[in-house]
Amino acid sequence: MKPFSLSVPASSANIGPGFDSLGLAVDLYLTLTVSANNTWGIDQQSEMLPAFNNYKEHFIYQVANQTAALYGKELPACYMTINSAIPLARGLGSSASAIVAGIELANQCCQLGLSSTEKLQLATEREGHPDNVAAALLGGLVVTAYNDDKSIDVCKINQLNIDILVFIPQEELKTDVSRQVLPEVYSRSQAAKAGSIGNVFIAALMNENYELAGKMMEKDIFHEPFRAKLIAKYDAIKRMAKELGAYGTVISGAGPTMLSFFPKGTGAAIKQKLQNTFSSYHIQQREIDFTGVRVETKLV
Ligand SMILES: Nc1ncnc2c1ncn2[C@@H]1O[C@H](COP(=O)(O)OP(=O)(O)OP(=O)(O)O)[C@@H](O)[C@H]1O
Ligand SMILES: N[C@@H](CCO)C(=O)O
Repeated sequence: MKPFSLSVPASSANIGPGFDSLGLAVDLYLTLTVSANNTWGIDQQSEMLPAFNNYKEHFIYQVANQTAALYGKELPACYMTINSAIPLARGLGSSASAIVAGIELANQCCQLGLSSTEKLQLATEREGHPDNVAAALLGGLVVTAYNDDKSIDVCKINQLNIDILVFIPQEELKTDVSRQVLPEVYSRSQAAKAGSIGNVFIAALMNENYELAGKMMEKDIFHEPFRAKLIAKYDAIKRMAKELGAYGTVISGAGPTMLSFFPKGTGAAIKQKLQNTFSSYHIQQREIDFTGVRVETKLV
């Protein structure tokens, strides 16, 4: 096996009304450098990554091992260096990036020749919904549907002329905890209204009508009203971002990170003003990653 490296972007799911459907890939990365070895070795170079005692406990190894086994293969022993700039349990798709990395690790090590569709299928089954994993795999803004037969339909939007700010707090919020506050059922009128808001949101983005898109972003009724109470400065961030010109501000994924869309070219100056007010948050301007997972075999 030739040495290789792979990188997987972070992602922000939902973007307001697209609960479990929309995902936006952003330029924070999980990276793995992998070479064949006599025994397994995992060297984590980021303090943000979760501790482990034995390689068999490592989440990425487990996903890779399970993927290889599904295709009747055994994962060969590797030495793997892992780095990450994606904060854990903050709503930036860290688990989705780790799952995509595990599947790609098995794909490369065992020469499985998996297609994007197969990778998306495997990753969605592991994550439970396709929004983050589709963005991590494909890049851009993905619009997905997870069908009753477990197949996934996906469209990728590559044209977004906006600046993006993310507000990352110190505190973690696990996705399973943040899903517990959501209703099990919605009435027909709520579901119809929520669906129509999502439809107008995507149509407005396609028309580059960002004012309308921003208005729709902030009208979600699937999850934001129930999760707002889990985020300390939810209302204050939305209000100030709007005053400074944001099209719209939403919870990123299951939270607690928030994400704003701003007119192109305005993000950098506005970021500083917001950072001064919300000093407990780490506010970053991020770019959209339009590529998704990357594999590089020409290592120096
Ligand atoms: N690189 C990684 N290596 C090992 N485990 C990871 C890695 N990244 C994430 N995880 C696991 O995933 C957990 C976080 O997943 P969770 O779904 O709660 O949040 P998230 O994916 O960061 O946010 P969201 O799904 O809202 O975007 C971590 O606590 C850790 O157990
Ligand atoms: N769509 C998911 C994203 C986080 O995994 C949620 O909002 O719970």
